[in-house]
Parts: sequence; structure tokens; C-alpha cells
Amino acid sequence: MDTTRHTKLLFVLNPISGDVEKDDLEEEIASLCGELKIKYDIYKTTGEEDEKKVKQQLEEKKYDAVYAIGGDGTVNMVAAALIDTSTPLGIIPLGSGNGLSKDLNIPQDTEEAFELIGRHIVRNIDTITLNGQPSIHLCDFGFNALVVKLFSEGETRGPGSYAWIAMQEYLSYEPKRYKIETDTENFEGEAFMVTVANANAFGSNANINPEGILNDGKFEICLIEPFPKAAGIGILYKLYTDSIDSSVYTRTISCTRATIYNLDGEVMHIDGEPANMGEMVEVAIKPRSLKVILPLPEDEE
Ligand SMILES: Nc1ncnc2c1ncn2[C@@H]1O[C@H](COP(=O)(O)OP(=O)(O)OP(=O)(O)O)[C@@H](O)[C@H]1O
Repeated sequence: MDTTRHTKLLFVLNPISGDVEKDDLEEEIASLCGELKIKYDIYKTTGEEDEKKVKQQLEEKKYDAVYAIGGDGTVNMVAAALIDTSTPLGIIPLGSGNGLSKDLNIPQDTEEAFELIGRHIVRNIDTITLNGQPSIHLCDFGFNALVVKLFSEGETRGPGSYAWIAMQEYLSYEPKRYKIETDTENFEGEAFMVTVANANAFGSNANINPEGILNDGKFEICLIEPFPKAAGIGILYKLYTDSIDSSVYTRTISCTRATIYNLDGEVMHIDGEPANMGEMVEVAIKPRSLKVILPLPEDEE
């Protein structure tokens, strides 16, 4: 466990994430860092070459930690710059879903999340790569990826528009074909969706991988196999009650490497950002490759 006091921070702030107004945040950061005598810089994302620019800034200046202020896409972009370094990632959840921060028990209230700056522990978590591109949270192919794509193309953000798109697409969605080879088990057939899970639940709180552990050196491939449309409500119920593993329509493969053949060229996303990887996707685990800032365990409060 590392509880080192940080004195120089970089905040990477996404001004558009989650449809959340962030005008007051800079004042809040100034006042908090002033109180704690912390020097800091703020990098505001533009949506263009942010990862490259954040990496450049990290090469030019030394920071004790980098806080991503935004949703899972912002967290993924900042994490990509920090994997395999000694600099930890902090998260101030201000996106539409904030899935990784929920899986890490980071407070969803902005002020409480900011309190982590002065009081936290640092732990290592696994990350995964898909054809070399990092994922920290959840990726998938199929129905949810289609919803993510349509959501990202739409003009409104926030959880309401995501749920609306999902409802509109559900009745007409047809399962797609996949071939999956892993170091533990293989699969070939159709699936409604195929999730590659480092973590547990989507930002919507739908828990696709209830048994997943973020630092066990493994990831899971969670399949929802074809099901009658009428079974959808039961599957949804299990997703929201942490019991999807008990559905007869699901299958979970726990492994350390996999090759996924996306035979119908279905859409996919990585940590909530649409991605295009071609038919063959190589997935590998990078055990304990990212340091993250977490709340103190309750017994140490
Ligand atoms: N200034 C900007 N203008 C337009 N788009 C931006 C800007 N800064 C970042 N982006 C885009 O924002 C997306 C990342 O958003 P992020 O995932 O953090 O929030 P979200 O989608 O609202 O939340 P979540 O992923 O939790 O659902 C990326 O696609 C990135 O390119």
C-alpha cells in the first residue's frame, strides 16, 4: 500500500463529458490545491490527439499523479499514458456512466472524489490490450457496442439518451458470429454480445462480469448467447442484480490471452469509445500494470 503525499499534480479535464457543466471546477481545484499546498497544471482535452499531448506533457514535467476528470473515455486516454509507469491515475468521475470509477469504489460525488487528493491509497490493477490498444474497463462487440456507437454519433450525452437508443435498437438486433480461442476454452457460434472484461459493470450499473477481479492477472470474455426476445427482461434483471452468471444464455471464459474472430465485422468499443480493429482481435492481460488512487479502506478511516 502506498499513501505517499502528492505535491505536484496534473488534472486532465474533459469539458464536454457527461453533459456536465464544469465551469466552477477550476476554482475548486485552485482552492483545494491551495489548501493542501499542491502545485498543479490543468490540461483541457480537445478530442484531437489528447493522448499524444498528455504524454508530451508527462515527458516534459514530473507529476506525482494525474487525475482524469471526465468519463471512461477520458480515463482510458489518461491511463494509456500511465500504464507501466510509476505515476498513479486518479479519477474524478464526470462522464455519462463512469463505469471504472464505480468498480473501484471511487465516490461519485465530485467534492468527495476531490477529497482523495489529500487522503488515499495507491494500488496496482491489471490492464488489457486489444491489438496493442489498452483497455482498463470493459470492451465489447455486438448489441451494446452498437448502442455505444449510435450514442457517440448522437448530439446528446448522459444516461437517458443511452437507454433511449438501447430500447429503440433492441427489437431489431440480430446476433452475430464469432470464433474465440483462449488459453483456457474456445467458442464458435452466434452471440448477442461479447464483452471483454477487465472490470465488472458498465457505467449504467449493468454488471456483466460479477466475479471479475481487477488485479488477478486474468480477464473474462462474457458472452450473451442468442435468446428469445421475451427473455430479454429476465436477462436485464440479472444484469442489474449481479446474477448474470446464473442465466442459461450466458457463458464466461476466464483467461490470460485470447484471439477473437469478429466474423460478421460487428461494431465494437473499447472503454466506451467506438473502435475499429478488423476481423482478428488479439487480447492479452498486462498484470498490475497501472497504479490507481483509491479511497482508504473503511477500517483505516
Ligand atoms: N473538447 C472536446 N470537444 C469534443 N469532444 C471531446 C473534447 N474533449 C474530449 N472529447 C471526446 O470525449 C470523449 C470521451 O468522453 P468520456 O468518455 O470521458 O465522457 P462520456 O462519454 O460523457 O462518459 P462515459 O464514457 O463515462 O459514458 C472522447 O471521444 C473524446 O474524443
